Amino acid sequence: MGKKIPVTIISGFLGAGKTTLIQKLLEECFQGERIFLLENEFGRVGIDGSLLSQYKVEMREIYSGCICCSLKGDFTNALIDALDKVKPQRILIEPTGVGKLSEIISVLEQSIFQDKLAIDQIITVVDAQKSLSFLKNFGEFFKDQVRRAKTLILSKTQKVAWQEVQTLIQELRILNSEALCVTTPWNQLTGTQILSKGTSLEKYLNLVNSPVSAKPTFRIKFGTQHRSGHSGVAHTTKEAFQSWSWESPKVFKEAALEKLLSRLEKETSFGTVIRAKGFVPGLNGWLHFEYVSGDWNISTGSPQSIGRAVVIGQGLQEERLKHLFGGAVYEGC
Ligand SMILES: Nc1nc2c(ncn2[C@@H]2O[C@H](COP(=O)(O)OP(=O)(O)OP(=O)(O)O)[C@@H](O)[C@H]2O)c(=O)[nH]1
Repeated sequence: MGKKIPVTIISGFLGAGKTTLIQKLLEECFQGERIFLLENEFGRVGIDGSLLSQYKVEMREIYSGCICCSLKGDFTNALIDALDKVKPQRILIEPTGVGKLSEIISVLEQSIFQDKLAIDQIITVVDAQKSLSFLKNFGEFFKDQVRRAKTLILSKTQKVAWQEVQTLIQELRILNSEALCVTTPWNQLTGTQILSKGTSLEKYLNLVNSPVSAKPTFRIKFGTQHRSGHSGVAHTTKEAFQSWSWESPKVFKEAALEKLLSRLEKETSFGTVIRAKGFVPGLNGWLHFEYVSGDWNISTGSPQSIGRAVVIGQGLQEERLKHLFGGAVYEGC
């Protein structure tokens, strides 16, 4: 029997910072290893794949429609295929933000992988800025991701007051009292330190690892939508997310893209937009935008074959979004 291939799962809710963390790990760790990266996008157009394509990894993107119905088969087949063709020395998995970590773990625990794969690290990236609100409103996915993690890595801690981080940690500890919890801004850590599983890390990091027994200070409220059997919809019994994907050669002035993103933030007529990301051609090169629940930024992007975007949220108004982005040649879930 050969050595089992280590698998690292990097989960986290929409926009938490999974792709950013993977970029850091690929830059700083795994030198000389043959890596297979399995990306699960919720939507029909791949944005993360473009961001990660500059790294020396074998990558496969799964565009999951309905997560709870199709994920298991797609993931299983992608892993079997990679074991056969890529023969990786390490596997990294980035599930979609509206994926359940427990479902990914159950895929890896199937008997067909028993002698081949070993789960090495289960990380959940937690957005320090948005997670208290995500926990209240989208608890079903979020809580599952936190409960099953071995390491909770808080992102964006530099953007919030320490008291807010402390409150978040107390809520996380109610869900998972065992996981290592990292609050240090990532630029102060190396990728190897982040992947380290315990004591060596604790020596010099700002870790919060003591269980908290307090009760939650607020009630968890779930949404009520349920749409089923529809591509582009992730559903459980209580929560529903939709994705709207868009492709177009339309050229944007940066100011027009700024206006578009600020309308997503300020207007409610597009539905509840939680996440949007994409690449569009600008007047002087490509623009890359990221939108997470009201916060957005635009940066220089690498050239793409065509402009594309994905919008994720609840109750999305597709006609309104189509009108907002304009000039769509392909759009739909
Ligand atoms: N300031 C700051 N920004 C961050 C940090 N981590 C991620 N971001 C930003 O948050 C946005 C979303 O980050 P991603 O890495 O794409 O998040 P993701 O979890 O892969 O998002 P999904 O595509 O929804 O799965 C980007 O604009 C990142 O630059 C962090 O630690 N600090």
